[in-house]
Amino acid sequence: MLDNLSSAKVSGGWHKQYSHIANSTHCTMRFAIFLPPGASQTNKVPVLYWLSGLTCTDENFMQKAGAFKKAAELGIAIVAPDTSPRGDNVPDEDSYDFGQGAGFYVNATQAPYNTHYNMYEYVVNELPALIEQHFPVTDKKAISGHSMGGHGALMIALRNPQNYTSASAFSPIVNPINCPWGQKAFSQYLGDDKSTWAHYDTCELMSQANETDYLPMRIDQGEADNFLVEQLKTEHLFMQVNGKGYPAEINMHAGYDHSYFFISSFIDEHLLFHQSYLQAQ
Ligand SMILES: CC(=O)Oc1ccc2c(C)cc(=O)oc2c1
Repeated sequence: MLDNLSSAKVSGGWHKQYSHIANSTHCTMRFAIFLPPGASQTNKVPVLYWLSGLTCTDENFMQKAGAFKKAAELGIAIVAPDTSPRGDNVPDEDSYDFGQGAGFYVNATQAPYNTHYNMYEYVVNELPALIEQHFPVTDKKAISGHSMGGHGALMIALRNPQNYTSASAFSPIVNPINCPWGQKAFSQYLGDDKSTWAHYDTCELMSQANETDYLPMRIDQGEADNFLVEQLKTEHLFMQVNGKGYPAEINMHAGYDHSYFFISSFIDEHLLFHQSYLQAQ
């Protein structure tokens, strides 16, 4: 059962927000969807899933990325979930990088987080099934995201290459097991056994990927991003991509920071990148 929270016409299509009770996170979840003009039961469209970063909700990308005009032109729906479970019964911490707004797209194994913090299951399985049941979309999916959401998008694509045509990210956390944000989140969501952390780490997953599972990827990173050296560690991804010959294009951009100014500058290129794979076959 979906509750429609808002509807607005934009770029000839529709932006809508919904809430629903989710089985995976045991709480009410919100998501936003953009449906391009002409999407209907007789003209189903593919979907780009967008995963947002720390402190964000279903709203940041939709309001700030400037993606609607190009998505409308290309006939791509966009679905943006929230970044964590939320609510009075959901364990939280008074910090921007852990708890509500910082689910890290894992299935938590540690109490008290393991009841609600199952964003991996929500994004990989529950949400796409719901979207395909209720909206005029095909089962063709691409995935993208920013920062913590860039980690989520690349990690989920590497673990489920059969589900997606392509993956991309802006300013992703590519090696969370080796950076302070990831270590803080994974130690509390997943516990002390670091072998379980590797299942959620893009660099680790890429190092183990079989060539038959390779997926086209595009990563864009600002060189003036204050988080680049300590948290994002793009150079670790460069090493994996070059070592394996993984089909990932990494573009560095002089002067750009970690903000949505950067995302809005290159979102059209990401949509065109995904379109070329979503339309194939
Ligand atoms: C709207 C916006 O700017 O979102 C935003 C700001 C900062 C961050 C940081 C520092 C990390 C992250 O994962 O996401 C993120 C998103």
